[in-house]
Order: sequence, then C-alpha cells, then structure tokens
Amino acid sequence: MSDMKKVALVTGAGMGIGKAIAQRLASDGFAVAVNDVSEENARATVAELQAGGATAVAVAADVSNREQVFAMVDRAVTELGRLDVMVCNAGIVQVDPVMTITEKDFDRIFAINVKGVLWCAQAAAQQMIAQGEGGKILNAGSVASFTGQPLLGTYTASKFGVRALTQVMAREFAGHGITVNAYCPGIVDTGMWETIDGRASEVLGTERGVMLEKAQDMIALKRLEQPQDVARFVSFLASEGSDYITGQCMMVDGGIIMS
Ligand SMILES: NC(=O)C1=CN([C@@H]2O[C@H](COP(=O)(O)OP(=O)(O)OC[C@H]3O[C@@H](n4cnc5c(N)ncnc54)[C@H](O)[C@@H]3O)[C@@H](O)[C@H]2O)C=CC1
Ligand SMILES: CC(=O)C(C)=O
Repeated sequence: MSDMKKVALVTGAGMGIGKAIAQRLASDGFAVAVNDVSEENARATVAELQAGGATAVAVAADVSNREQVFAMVDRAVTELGRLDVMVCNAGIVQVDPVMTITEKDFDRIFAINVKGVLWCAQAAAQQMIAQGEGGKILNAGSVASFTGQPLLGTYTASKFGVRALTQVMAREFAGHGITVNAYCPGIVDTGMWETIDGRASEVLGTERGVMLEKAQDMIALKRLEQPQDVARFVSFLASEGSDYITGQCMMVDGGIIMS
C-alpha cells in the first residue's frame, strides 16, 4: 500500500453510535465513507468531519438493499481509492411483546439488522479480496446478542444472528487475511434508547423513563454508555492492535454481562 490514507466505511453514521465511530476513525487518520439511509444526515456528518480537516464522503444507501450496498462500496472505493475497514453499524429496534409480533415487523428488523450486515460484509469482502491485503469487518452486536430481555424479541433474535454471521464470516474470510469481529454495546444514550423507552412505556402503561432506569441498574459502572465509549473500542478493533483477533463478539457495556 502507498502512503494513501486507510479507508473506513461506517454504516448508519448519520447519528448516534455510527456518527461517533465515523468521528473517531477520522481523528485516527482514516478517510471515512459515511453511510446512512438518510442522505441529509450522512452529508451533515461528512460536513462536520471535513470541517475538522478529515477526508470524508457521503455514500447514502439502504443497507437492506443488496444492490444499493454494492453500489455504495463501489462509490466509496471510487472516491477514496480502497477499503480497509467496514463497520456494519446500521440497525433498528422494535419493542413489542412476543404475542403481538407480526411477520411484517420480523421481516423489517431482519432485513436491516441481519441482511444489512450480510450484504455490507459481502460487498466489503469482495473489495478487500480484490485488493489482496486483508481488511477488517466490524459488526454491531449488542448485549442482546447474548441475552434476551422482555419486549425485544425480534431485535434480540436479529442480534443473535449478527453474532452467528460474525463467527461464520470470520472462518470463511480468514484465508484472505480479513478479520471479522462484533462490538457489543449495552445501554447507549442515543435515539434508539429513546425509542425503546418511549414504546415500552406505551406497552407497559408506565411512565417514560421506567424501562431506561431498570436497564441502567444493570450497568456495573453506574453511568449510561455514551456513543464515544463504543467508538473508542471500535477504534481499537480498527487498529493493528486487533490483528490477531477474529470471530469475537466483545462487550463494551460497562459491565452488564461479564465473561
Ligand atoms: N443504542 C443502544 O443502546 C445500542 C445500540 N446497538 C446497536 O448499535 C447500532 C447503532 O445504534 P444507535 O446509534 O443507538 O441507533 P440510532 O437509531 O441512534 O442510529 C441508527 C442510524 O442508522 C441509520 N439507519 C437505519 N436504518 C438504516 C438502513 N436501512 N440503512 C442505512 N442506515 C440506516 C439511521 O438513519 C440512523 O442514523 C445499531 O446496530 C444498534 O442495534 C447495540 C447495543 C446498544
Ligand atoms: C438497544 C440494545 O441493544 C439494547 C440491548 O438495549
């Protein structure tokens, strides 16, 4: 590789954890391709990164659409020259008791959280294999990749799926020098938790904040996780420090689940 910057593509980086990851990888020296289904939010993240002196480009796409995902990776490579790190971060949540989950809900969650990771990893691996220098694929797992909580049935099933794909892809891609790992956050202060808390209060008939308070009680470190807590860990996984790590789904959760 020449003295060209290493390139990372982060999905769902228009806000929340993905945005913090894009900011952190830019400050680590990566050129960053910023994906989101919201083109406006992807562009806003790019504008912030560029204002800080980083190289960044917006590559809007819906990660559940395989064709759009392959076009997204092509565009990132055309604009930034190569792909070294793929962060499959985009995800959505759904909050409902098992007895009221519909087929439509199930399919929507799996389309984005599971197929989205699969298509992004496929497109990234194709590019990394063509480059012939290995690469790193990082998937958004969750504490929900390991344990089920009430009201999060479809979401939890999808995050167990991400853990499964991480292990299978780690074995299949190892021969190409591509590592595949998942970062597993706990209760992170983003729009996703506002959605969970709001919807849980509707379903349970409780005040807003009750579900969040209960969840926070599980955190050993006794503070709500911030997107930057996740981004620091992803920075490590994107660095050479993680070169001998593959197939792992690692907690970055303040001690909710201990191994
Ligand atoms: N917030 C939390 O407590 C936790 C979040 N996670 C996971 O971390 C990841 C990021 O979560 P947050 O930042 O909290 O969520 P968020 O809801 O704050 O942000 C998600 C971003 O992904 C984008 N997105 C949604 N669907 C998309 C699609 N089809 N294609 C492209 N982009 C899409 C949204 O537009 C948004 O910008 C998700 O995979 C989530 O499951 C894991 C554990 C805990
Ligand atoms: C959003 C999420 O992953 C949990 C477990 O709350």
